Amino acid sequence: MFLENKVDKSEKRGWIEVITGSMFSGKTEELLRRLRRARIARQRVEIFKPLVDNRYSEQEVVSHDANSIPSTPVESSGNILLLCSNVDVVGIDEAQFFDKGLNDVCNQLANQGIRVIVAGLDMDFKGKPFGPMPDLMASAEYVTKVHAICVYCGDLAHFSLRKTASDRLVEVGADEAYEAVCRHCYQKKFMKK
Ligand SMILES: Nc1ncnc2c1ncn2[C@@H]1O[C@H](COP(=O)(O)OP(=O)(O)O)[C@@H](O)[C@H]1O
Ligand SMILES: Cc1cn([C@H]2C[C@H](O)[C@@H](COP(=O)(O)O)O2)c(=O)[nH]c1=O
Ligand SMILES: [Zn+2]
Repeated sequence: MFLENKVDKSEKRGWIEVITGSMFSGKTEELLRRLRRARIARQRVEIFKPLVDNRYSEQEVVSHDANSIPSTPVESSGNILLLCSNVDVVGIDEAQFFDKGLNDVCNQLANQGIRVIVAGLDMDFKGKPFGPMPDLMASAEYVTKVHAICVYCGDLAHFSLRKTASDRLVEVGADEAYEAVCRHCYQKKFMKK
């Protein structure tokens, strides 16, 4: 379980945390947990998500278990910088959908003394690194890799298998369009397509 750094009230020090893994692995649940704890500690929290993520809600960050928290949908990573005055903690969900500038934005925020918590998919449905996630994982002080359960064999799942015929990188969806699978089952199912 991830435990926060102690907050030093005399000197504001920032850092970057990344929560990553396949779909259904609990990234959003873990992001919500950390953000709620920050609020309990009376820290000023701002939460962002990309405009394209309208899966469960336009405005909120929502987990597959229907837990939610209000957020600000933004079109590009640059908007986040403009909306972050007077904050202690910034949370960003579905980071894989942002532009490559997100890594620079997160570093600028952390350098200003802000704790930045980013959640996103490490890989797309083809098993390739997704958007700004590899750069963020390199920059982050803390990377937490979470796992779903393979719907075929019950092992730890590491891949997001797309069930539809679409070849587009971005296809917003949930269990009607994706399933969490382990490496073994991904090889069998994806290669068969
Ligand atoms: N194959 C699966 N493995 C694990 N959890 C699953 C699976 N399918 C659905 N879930 C549900 O998804 C929840 C995690 O949701 P969420 O935090 O939104 O995941 P993520 O953001 O990583 O997609 C779990 O607590 C569980 O109830
Ligand atoms: C693998 C993959 C996923 N997506 C989309 C599908 C969902 O809308 C999000 C991931 O959400 P989650 O919170 O991690 O469950 O990403 C996509 O557009 N392209 C892909 O290859
Ligand atoms: Zn499996």
